[in-house]
Amino acid sequence: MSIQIRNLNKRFGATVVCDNLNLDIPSGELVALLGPSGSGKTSLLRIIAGLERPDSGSVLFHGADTTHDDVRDRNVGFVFQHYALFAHMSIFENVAFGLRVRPKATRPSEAKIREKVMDLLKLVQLDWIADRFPHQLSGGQRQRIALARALAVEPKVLLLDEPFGALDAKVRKELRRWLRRLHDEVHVTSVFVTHDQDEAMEVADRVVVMNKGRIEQDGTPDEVYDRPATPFVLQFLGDVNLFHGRFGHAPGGSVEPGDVSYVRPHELEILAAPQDGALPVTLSQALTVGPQTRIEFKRVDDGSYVDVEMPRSEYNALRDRLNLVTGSQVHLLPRRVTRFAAGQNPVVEQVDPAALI
Ligand SMILES: Nc1ncnc2c1ncn2[C@@H]1O[C@H](COP(=O)(O)OP(=O)(O)OP(=O)(O)O)[C@@H](O)[C@H]1O
Repeated sequence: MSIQIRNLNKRFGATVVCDNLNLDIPSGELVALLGPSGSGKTSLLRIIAGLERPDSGSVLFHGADTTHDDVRDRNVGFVFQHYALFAHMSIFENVAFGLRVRPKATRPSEAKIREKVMDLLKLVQLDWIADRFPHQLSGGQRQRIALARALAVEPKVLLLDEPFGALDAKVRKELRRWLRRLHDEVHVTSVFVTHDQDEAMEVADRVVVMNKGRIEQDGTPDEVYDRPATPFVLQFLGDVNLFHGRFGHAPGGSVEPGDVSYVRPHELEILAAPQDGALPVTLSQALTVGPQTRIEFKRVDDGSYVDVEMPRSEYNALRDRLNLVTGSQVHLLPRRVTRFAAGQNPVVEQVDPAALI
């Protein structure tokens, strides 16, 4: 079931939460709505679900306008961050619930319900706890059951709102991989809301980056990361250093007022000697966390800070080779620069590695 969003507008008082949104979600895709708190992700999801009415615009399911359909007629499945399971029902009964409440005419037989529920519990790898009650499960297990329950009614669309938001970092990581594998098996068109860029990049086929009720960019994880359409997208998808004007081996042309160059910390080379396009800096501090070292440098020209990141072993070798200590002067040369010229589309400048030797 594909989803089309057309000229969708929604505001709460003075707050615009959907600002003329247009979006196409192909059938069977797993799409992440990614953005900071208050960017309108949940509102868009609730409008797709039919839990909220837009002020104008439409939501189409496979070309059919559902904007005014009741939530019960849309056949969507939900998983919310705090969508608690029914505490007084066993896990089996929680998953069976959506099938049992169907009108008699469409309700499956008891044998069919049992078969379906056990299949779903196997799918979420929790068939061994069918007889337990929700309070006997961990948070991660409860969310897997919530997902099995949502899938029981064979929804045309699955909507997930920060499904792993309440779980600790390690369980979150496990569950997002698990969700990806699950989606590869069931292929139901799924939209999930997250403010965590790693989660979006790792799980989704496509990432929709939202900001202030607008879609800043919509693309595959690689597209939004490698070719960010706006400075907002670039900054939201990871740490980045900002340089006013041009930086690096930019091909000719004059610097326009408002030109801004961005370089990610792992895209900077540390050189002992000055080189054309390199920036003189002094070493301020180096911090190692796990396998990565983050080195903070201070610019000689204006005293502002620039971050560089590299594998710990690489940094240790470089430090020994160049005798780096706090205050040492070196030069930073970008391997890759994303430049946003004032009022124009972004330009990505990839530096020829040969130029770095
Ligand atoms: N029912 C409502 N009444 C009034 N304002 C609302 C309502 N729902 C949402 N808002 C406001 O709309 C804005 C967008 O909210 P929304 O929940 O869609 O954003 P979000 O990107 O999902 O944020 P979060 O990650 O914090 O949930 C927020 O400023 C919020 O306070």
